Amino acid sequence: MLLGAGLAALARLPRSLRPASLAAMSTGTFVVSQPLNYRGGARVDPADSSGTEKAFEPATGRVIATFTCSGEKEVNLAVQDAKAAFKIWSQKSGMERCRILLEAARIIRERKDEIATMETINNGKSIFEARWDIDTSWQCLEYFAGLAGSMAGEYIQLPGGSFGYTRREPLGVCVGIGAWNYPFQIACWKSAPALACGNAMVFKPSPFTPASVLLLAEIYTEAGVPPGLFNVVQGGAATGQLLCQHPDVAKVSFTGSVPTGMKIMEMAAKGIKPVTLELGGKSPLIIFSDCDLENVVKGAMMANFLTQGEVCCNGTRVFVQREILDEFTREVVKRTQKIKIGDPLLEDTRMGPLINRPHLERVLGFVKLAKEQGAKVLCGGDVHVPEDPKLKDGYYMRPCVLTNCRDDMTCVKEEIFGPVMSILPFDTEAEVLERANDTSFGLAAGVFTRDIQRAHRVVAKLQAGVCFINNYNVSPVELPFGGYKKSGFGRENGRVAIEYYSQLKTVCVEMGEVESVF
Ligand SMILES: NC(=O)c1ccc[n+]([C@@H]2O[C@H](COP(=O)([O-])OP(=O)(O)OC[C@H]3O[C@@H](n4cnc5c(N)ncnc54)[C@H](O)[C@@H]3O)[C@@H](O)[C@H]2O)c1
Ligand SMILES: C[N+](C)(C)CCCC=O
Repeated sequence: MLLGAGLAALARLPRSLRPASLAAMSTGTFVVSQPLNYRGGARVDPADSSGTEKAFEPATGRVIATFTCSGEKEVNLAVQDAKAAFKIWSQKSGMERCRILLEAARIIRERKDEIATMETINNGKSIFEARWDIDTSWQCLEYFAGLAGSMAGEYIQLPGGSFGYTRREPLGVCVGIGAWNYPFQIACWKSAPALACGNAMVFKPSPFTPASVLLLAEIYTEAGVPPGLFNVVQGGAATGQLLCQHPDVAKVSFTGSVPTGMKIMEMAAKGIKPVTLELGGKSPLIIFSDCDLENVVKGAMMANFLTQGEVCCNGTRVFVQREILDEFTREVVKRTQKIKIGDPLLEDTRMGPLINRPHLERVLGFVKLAKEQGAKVLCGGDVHVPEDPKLKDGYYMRPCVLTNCRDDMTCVKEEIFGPVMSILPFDTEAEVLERANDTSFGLAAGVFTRDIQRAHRVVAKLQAGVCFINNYNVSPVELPFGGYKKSGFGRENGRVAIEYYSQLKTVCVEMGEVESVF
């Protein structure tokens, strides 16, 4: 748990005796005071080491944790514990699993503010947004709890009274590897369907955001999962590789960049392991001139500036029909300039710091290159220094709107993963569709129009796994989420996710005599 030094003693109290004020933590005061690995139902120090990492508070640039990356021995222990727990968990009925997952969802809901606060401290996103993330986390557990009780196979009648049936069975020990932008939510979106299907999971968060997933592990234990069912190992690429290559791991579910996704797939291929890949994007947002301008401006901001723009499905290529280009641009710039940047734990902050210094430099580098290639910066794109002196070493930038963009510019082609919107004019539907699809990514896309026929016609032709009509970046857990093309495959959320965390057994039953050719 992340705690201010003065609050560490409080944290050792049983949860029922802790004051509610523990959730009211403040920026600049917290340190990680407990082990960050989780195995056998408890926090543990890893059994070996493959190096150390530091985790930062992006708001202040302070180190909040120095932790050991797990080596082969620890990864082995985590997988073996998960295997043992799998034997118990996989034998439970769907309804039994449902009850435990519902209890875990209830505890997350009850501890929402505390979890959101930790997410904000370690990731930098505003507390306002972090609470949304925690909502989509417990909702995901509730949703898959519901499905756990209703998972069933088919009965198929065959000639002569014989019949067949199918059983949906778990895979075994699944590995989850997460990115740093939605640390708690990613862990829930992977573990909820995995556990609902009867699997065990070993989860490795990004070394940038190691903290909040420990709360999830503790919550699962408190809710009643067998010890070892959900384990956490910490580390970077080396630890991730050990997990992917482990012979007792049945499946890898990965969220992260395209280059790492390729490596994960290669490793999984050697063990013939199924993978789910949730990768990057460079999604188009198409705005037709018949749209509702007020909604479209709100939608474009949602598509670009959540979590400091560090969102895989962001609609950063904003195609605007020429008739409304000036009006849209004026309004979006006006509102972007009003975004309150600063201490992410303050209630009225809407944009916090980026994840770390190298990433801030990288994003600023994209803006510099955009200018060199002919784009015009209408606002932001530079470092922001908050007035509060304790934030002076944080990683803040002002959100940026670019015009004069062309499709061949780097800012339009590559995933920036920061608060940078590129505006691109267009004239016709056919033209914009061709340009929108001219990318190797295919995670998401958005269309704003009042013409419902056009909306559905355009969406049908968009090469993207998640399409929004007249909104953007909403994420109901009932809807599947995942990409086309290099943005990956497999789906999280929605009923279909069950298929990615289970396997189908066919049973053929003979009711007559065996007919043999021998
Ligand atoms: N599609 C989605 O749902 C989704 C969601 C969030 C983020 N993302 C993408 O994630 C990227 C940003 O996240 P990131 O910088 O953490 O990505 P990343 O690929 O650098 O790292 C992701 C995870 O993989 C681990 N890792 C790195 N190398 C590895 C290896 N060789 N073997 C095994 N594990 C390894 C990292 O430690 C981390 O936990 C962006 O491209 C973003 O679009 C996608
Ligand atoms: C919750 N969102 C905004 C849909 C983001 C999902 C994860 C992408 O990075």
